[in-house]
Amino acid sequence: MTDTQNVTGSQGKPAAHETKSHSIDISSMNRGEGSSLSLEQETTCLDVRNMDLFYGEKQALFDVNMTIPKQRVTAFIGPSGCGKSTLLRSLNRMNDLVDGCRITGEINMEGQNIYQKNVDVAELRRRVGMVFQKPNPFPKSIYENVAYGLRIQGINKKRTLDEAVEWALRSAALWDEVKDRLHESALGMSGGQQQRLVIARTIAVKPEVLLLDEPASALDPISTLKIEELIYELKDKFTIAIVTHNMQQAARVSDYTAFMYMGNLIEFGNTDMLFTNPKEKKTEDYITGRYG
Ligand SMILES: Nc1ncnc2c1ncn2[C@@H]1O[C@H](COP(=O)(O)OP(=O)(O)OP(=O)(O)O)[C@@H](O)[C@H]1O
Repeated sequence: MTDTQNVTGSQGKPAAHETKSHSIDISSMNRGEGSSLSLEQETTCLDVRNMDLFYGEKQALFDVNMTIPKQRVTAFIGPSGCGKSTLLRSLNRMNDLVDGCRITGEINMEGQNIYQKNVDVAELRRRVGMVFQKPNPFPKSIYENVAYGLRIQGINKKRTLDEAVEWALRSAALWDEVKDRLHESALGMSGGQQQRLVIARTIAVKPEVLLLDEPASALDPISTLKIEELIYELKDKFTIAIVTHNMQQAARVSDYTAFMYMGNLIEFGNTDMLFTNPKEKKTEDYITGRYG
């Protein structure tokens, strides 16, 4: 049986909760191993060590330490502005694109600090793909959207592309809906289909990690459900980190949850445990809706 990992240095404190007035119903979750999962038994995919992040003078992340376990879903939750997206974007150096953004500390992937000077950032972003809140298909056909990353890699052989496009669309649970209109514009698809297409485009280049920044927040409830089901399917093949405003969604889709507050990682651990037995008062206050 695992416990949540207290990341604020107050291990040994009694659990923050005394009452059980939590607003998150986890009874309907069906995530397989559930509360039996333990970080200590996982293989580490990304290892964040002593990370501070500054936007100019303003510090947005404070001494973050956490491991993202391989082939699991890790959710980042917390109130608006707490640094969820900032932390997610630092996992594939997306923040390099922000003027004045500076990071200290390390993020290690397979033993290499991704912030080392000699790292090929384009290759890093292939290995650690990202999907944003608003679906952003290219104004191209469905097929060409998915083939895009492969063509950039110099792959142009029709048969190879056909196979890769079909694999990616099947993996993104979209093949049956689009197989007869692969050469039509992606812009004619519904929002939910567009988001699954963007996921197909991202996984077509076989990344190891998928970063999802509120991937369903612009979608209707049915499309949201499809994305959640897809996340569940994809974790067999990829390590997934997801930012979500929606605690129910975090509880439904993730194996591990990180709760952030004002740039600090307050608590990180097994999702069931964090939602039912949070160690930190701040976590309990957030999940019971006292702020946020
Ligand atoms: N490009 C930027 N330049 C300057 N400050 C930024 C930038 N992006 C984010 N910030 C600041 O960093 C802090 C963390 O922002 P971030 O977007 O990571 O939070 P978040 O938890 O993802 O918020 P939300 O849930 O509202 O998306 C905030 O104070 C925000 O104003």
